[in-house]
Amino acid sequence: MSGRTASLSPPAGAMPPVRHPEAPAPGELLGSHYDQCFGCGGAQPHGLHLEARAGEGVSLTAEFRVKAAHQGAPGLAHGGVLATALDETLGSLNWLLRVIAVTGRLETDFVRPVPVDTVLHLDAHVVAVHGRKIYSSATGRIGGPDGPVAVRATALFIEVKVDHFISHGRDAEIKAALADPDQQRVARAFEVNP
Ligand SMILES: CCCCCCCCCCCC(=O)SCCNC(=O)CCNC(=O)[C@H](O)C(C)(C)COP(=O)(O)OP(=O)(O)OC[C@H]1O[C@@H](n2cnc3c(N)ncnc32)[C@H](O)[C@@H]1OP(=O)(O)O
Repeated sequence: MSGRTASLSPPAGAMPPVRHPEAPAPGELLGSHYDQCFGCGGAQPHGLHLEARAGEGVSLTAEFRVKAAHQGAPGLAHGGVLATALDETLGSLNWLLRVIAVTGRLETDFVRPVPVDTVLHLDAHVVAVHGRKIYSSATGRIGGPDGPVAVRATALFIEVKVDHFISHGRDAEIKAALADPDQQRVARAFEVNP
């Protein structure tokens, strides 16, 4: 981490986030960025199947039902799975900016245990943007959208180009994604970002 700040607080000079003019309207489902994604992919049998909806500004809400396959302790969600749900929710915010970004840093507070079959109600917003760095924050509640807080996270996402995935991803999946019209549509939507 030499030369890097561990802080998740935006530095002086960071700007408020700007919602992309073509971002989905508040209440609209965002959809999955990749059908095999462990967080949001509908075709991923082991995944969380998290569904996110656009909110006002650069914010969103998301829901994820904890399944038996997500246990750590008996009957309780694994902390890493909850961190994944937070990561996915925070990552989805970048769609509202029309910026492709990957998680650089994620800090999670586990406030109360989350039993299997519970719906985790997440809300997230981008706090600020500084160059390629996107600072965001999320909260997960149980028992309803206004229920008690179970998890919280703050994160730093770093903007990348589509080439990031093409250079680093395994060939088979990259080739399949490049040949998939739905995936091409997602990539094109990012490319129109001014
Ligand atoms: C088609 C649609 C698909 C859409 C696909 C969307 C996928 C979303 C998936 C869900 C989210 C995930 O799981 S993403 C998967 C998990 N994350 C990853 O795999 C990322 C792995 N890490 C990397 O590839 C790299 O480290 C990067 C890209 C993050 C940064 O490398 P880089 O591009 O060379 O940039 P670099 O110069 O190092 O850093 C740029 C600035 O960010 C800061 N910075 C970078 N990393 C960190 C860090 N960990 N902690 C603090 N600060 C950091 C630097 O200090 C610098 O600040 P300054 O000097 O400018 O101030």
